[in-house]
Amino acid sequence: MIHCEDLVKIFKTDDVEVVALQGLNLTVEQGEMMAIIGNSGSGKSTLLNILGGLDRPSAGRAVVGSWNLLKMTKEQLIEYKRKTVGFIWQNNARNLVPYLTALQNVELPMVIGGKADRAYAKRLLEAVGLEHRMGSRLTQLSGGEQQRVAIAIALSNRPRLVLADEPTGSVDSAAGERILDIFRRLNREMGVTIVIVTHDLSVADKVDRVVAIRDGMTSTEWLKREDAEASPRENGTVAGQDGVRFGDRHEEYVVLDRVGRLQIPQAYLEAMNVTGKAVLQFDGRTVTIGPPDAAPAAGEREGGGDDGAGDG
Ligand SMILES: Nc1ncnc2c1ncn2[C@@H]1O[C@H](COP(=O)(O)OP(=O)(O)OP(=O)(O)O)[C@@H](O)[C@H]1O
Repeated sequence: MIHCEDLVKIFKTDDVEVVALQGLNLTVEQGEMMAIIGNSGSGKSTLLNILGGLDRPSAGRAVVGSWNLLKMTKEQLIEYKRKTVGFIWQNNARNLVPYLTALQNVELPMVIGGKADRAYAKRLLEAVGLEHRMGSRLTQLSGGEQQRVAIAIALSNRPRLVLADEPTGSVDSAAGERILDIFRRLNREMGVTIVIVTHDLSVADKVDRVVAIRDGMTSTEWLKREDAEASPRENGTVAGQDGVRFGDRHEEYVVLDRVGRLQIPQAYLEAMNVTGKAVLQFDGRTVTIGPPDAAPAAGEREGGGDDGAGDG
């Protein structure tokens, strides 16, 4: 569904250039529900805005379905945003018209797209648990309820991909959990691919996969274990590669790019006292990275073919 390769985004202001994405690789399968985490400024929103057609990449490859996001014309971009992708923000005021009812809000994008379908709008509001609030104006709804209207709106044009930027950021944890459960149901029942950008580590339990972005590149990935439902629940705790660990319910992987490059966490480099150069040793199965003084002296080497075993 989504394929990003060596994706670069550079923001240029008068005299500064900010490299927000520096060769990011990411593949998301059709029907997957996944989350992207990362520190502030790591490039999460930049990526989401590119995938949503709100911003253009500077270089690389970004394909969503049959759309090439680097080569689309303005007209194609409008069609892409209308038909393929739905967007949910933390601040749902961007999606909603306060003086319209919940139902009218969900119908609005359909009307704009030329295909009003009241029955489908009602079905969506039922799906997000708002069947009893369809006639309420937005100002009469709580933050969590408004966010659920925003989810229904994002689905109103039957997109194949939904992008959510901090969808649980402005609601309490019970409402947040409910929103994630709704995502999961829509994902399972409608087959919508869902990508969630978040700081909320509890999201990990609700998605198939979590990918961390560090300095504009994907660095670490956690896959939910198949038997996760059976093991005890743990929230994200500080540890692991990106300062995050999800306990026994997830397998953690470092992400390698197409040519074998990977990111080593700064904390590991500092602990090893490695700056510019490191020593790489390969025992036939495992690669070990260490400080230059860990290199075996020439005489100690035993003809093992570790030289040139890829770059780190
Ligand atoms: N329009 C812009 N002009 C210039 N720089 C920008 C622009 N948008 C983002 N940036 C810069 O790009 C980098 C990545 O920003 P981005 O908003 O994608 O990070 P983020 O991971 O979403 O952060 P947060 O979690 O705080 O929302 C930051 O250094 C940011 O200052």
